[in-house]
Amino acid sequence: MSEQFTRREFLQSACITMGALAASTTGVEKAFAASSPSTNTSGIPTCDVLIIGSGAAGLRAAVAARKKNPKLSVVVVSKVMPTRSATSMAEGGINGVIDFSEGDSFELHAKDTVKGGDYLVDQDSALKFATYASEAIHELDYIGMPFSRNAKGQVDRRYAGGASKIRCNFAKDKTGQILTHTCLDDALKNGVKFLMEHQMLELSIENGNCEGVVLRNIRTGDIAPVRAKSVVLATGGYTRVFWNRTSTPYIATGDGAAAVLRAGLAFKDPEMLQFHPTGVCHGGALITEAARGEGGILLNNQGERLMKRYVPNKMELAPRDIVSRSIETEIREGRGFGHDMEAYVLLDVTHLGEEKIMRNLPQIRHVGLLFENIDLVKQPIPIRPTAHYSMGGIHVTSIDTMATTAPGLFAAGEASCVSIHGANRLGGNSLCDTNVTGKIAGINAAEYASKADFGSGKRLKDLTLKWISHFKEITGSGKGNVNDMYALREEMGAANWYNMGIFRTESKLLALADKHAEFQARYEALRIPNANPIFNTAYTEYIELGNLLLASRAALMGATARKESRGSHYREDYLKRDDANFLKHTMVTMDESGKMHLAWKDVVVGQFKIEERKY
Ligand SMILES: Cc1cc2nc3c(=O)[nH]c(=O)nc-3n(C[C@H](O)[C@H](O)[C@H](O)COP(=O)(O)OP(=O)(O)OC[C@H]3O[C@@H](n4cnc5c(N)ncnc54)[C@H](O)[C@@H]3O)c2cc1C
Repeated sequence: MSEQFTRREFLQSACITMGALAASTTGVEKAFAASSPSTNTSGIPTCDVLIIGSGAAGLRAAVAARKKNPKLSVVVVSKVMPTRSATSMAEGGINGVIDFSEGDSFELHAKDTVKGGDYLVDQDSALKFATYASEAIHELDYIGMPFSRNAKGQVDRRYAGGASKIRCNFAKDKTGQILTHTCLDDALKNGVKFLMEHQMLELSIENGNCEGVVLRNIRTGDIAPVRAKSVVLATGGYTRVFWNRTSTPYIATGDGAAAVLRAGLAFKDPEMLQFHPTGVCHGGALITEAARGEGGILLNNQGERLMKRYVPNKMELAPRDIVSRSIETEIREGRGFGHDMEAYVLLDVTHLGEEKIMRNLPQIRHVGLLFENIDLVKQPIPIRPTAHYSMGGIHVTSIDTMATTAPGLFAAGEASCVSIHGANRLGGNSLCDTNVTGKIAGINAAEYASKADFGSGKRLKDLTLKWISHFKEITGSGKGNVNDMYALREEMGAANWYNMGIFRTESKLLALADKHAEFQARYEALRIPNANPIFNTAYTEYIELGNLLLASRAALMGATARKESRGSHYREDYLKRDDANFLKHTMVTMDESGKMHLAWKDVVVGQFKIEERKY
């Protein structure tokens, strides 16, 4: 690349507009173009493989699709730039066995994953995942990811919670940011095109097949369909259901899960939401598990290492669900500091020394200064659990394809659920999930697109017109107050946190159901006073809030039906895990009237014996 040609210019050259997508002109499309001036094209824009999401899952899917068939047009759509996804925020590292000299193996990685997930893991998925995870690390290394290196020049590794061996590969504590840049470079190099600042509003499933999506250009407000032979949903998680106490980015609004619900497909294990032990006290931004992996300790108000009371064998490196409950129990029993939402315990890394912190954990020092005004080189930092990860997601039928039940539709990364993480994800297992499942989804989407034809576009047309009218209806009256929307979002987050958070009971869940009904009614009555389509961020957030309310309802349905405690789903009224009745996935669907239904699907059990989870 010429020195005059900057990276920004390179990225800009890969960014296209919907009008630049090849437009075919069948009768239906001509009629549609005439009826919808906002498509700006003579027909419906098309591409072969359309990927929604520019986190690691979307980027790896795009590259894999291009490599599988370089003749295919592959387009990545995203609400935000790739550097603003959850992937970019990942800190601690990416799991994958690359050193077998100390007895580690793919089987051990899979076993830890199954146990960590409290046996709600499909064991066939976990075994393949562990094998491909190792390959993913080598691939990232090969395409130039600047991992931290040990004295021998090998990719450096640290312990992550719930791991029996050291296999969390890292790049300082900025693994996600560095991975994002590496994967973005690779996507640009492989001819992937980008539609940035476009919001997927809806999926179109016609006669059971996926035929494309309705997109909204956030900058211009244009709402238009894009037909694709195959679509990959890599839209991330839905942890923003706990709006004001989460470590995740603002884009984590469950748009993919909500789209599949509206399309009549299944949302699997929605109640399985992870709480990470160490969010900063104010707001919940993350202090990575790597802080404990490097030797950080958790202290209560007696100055005791609190984990001694709960998991003396693993201490701070027990799985996240257990550490989070331990911290909350300390706070409940009066051994924490502060009160209410400001209650906390301490994470102490001071004994690691400045040199080690600056070498391996520089970002969390920055986070500590930014959010708590505390230099954790010099003093312990107040922390409390924060909502962090969605184990539940779009149901895919097999890790071999990452296909959903609708032909032409695939899912990957945190948006998907192929049951690798079960009821509790292990630290470091998500970044490799995005690489593994993204690649598989991309290959299979490309294979499908190489043989399939475009759908008719009829339903896509109807849906697009519906959304154009929707924008007018919600914004056209000049009435409403955006503050009502923001207040509703805050209330939803708090209600979900208190009633469906770390400790759940029947009575709290039933009370939450009433709240959800009230929230839904208030949502439907909301209006946005600004009718200007250009950068109407209030409308963007309005759509996201609708998706969060759907995801909240689905999660509540699963949490109420699952009368047991398993992993991050902890029912104080059913303290024990109940394999006889609940070694099953919850499968939530929604009918056209908006009513949700629940079914069960057996967990795939393999070589790992189902037993009590002990550490
Ligand atoms: C602070 C933090 C630290 C973490 N640390 C680690 C770690 O150390 N190790 C680890 O393994 N995991 C870690 N994780 C988890 C991990 O980063 C994520 O689970 C993973 O990166 C998710 O990747 P993804 O590609 O599936 O989704 P994301 O990276 O969340 O990307 C989702 C994409 O979908 C797009 N999108 C969503 N909805 C729409 C829509 N309607 N229209 C268009 N585009 C849409 C978004 O714009 C975004 O580009 C961490 C997470 C956080 C938040």
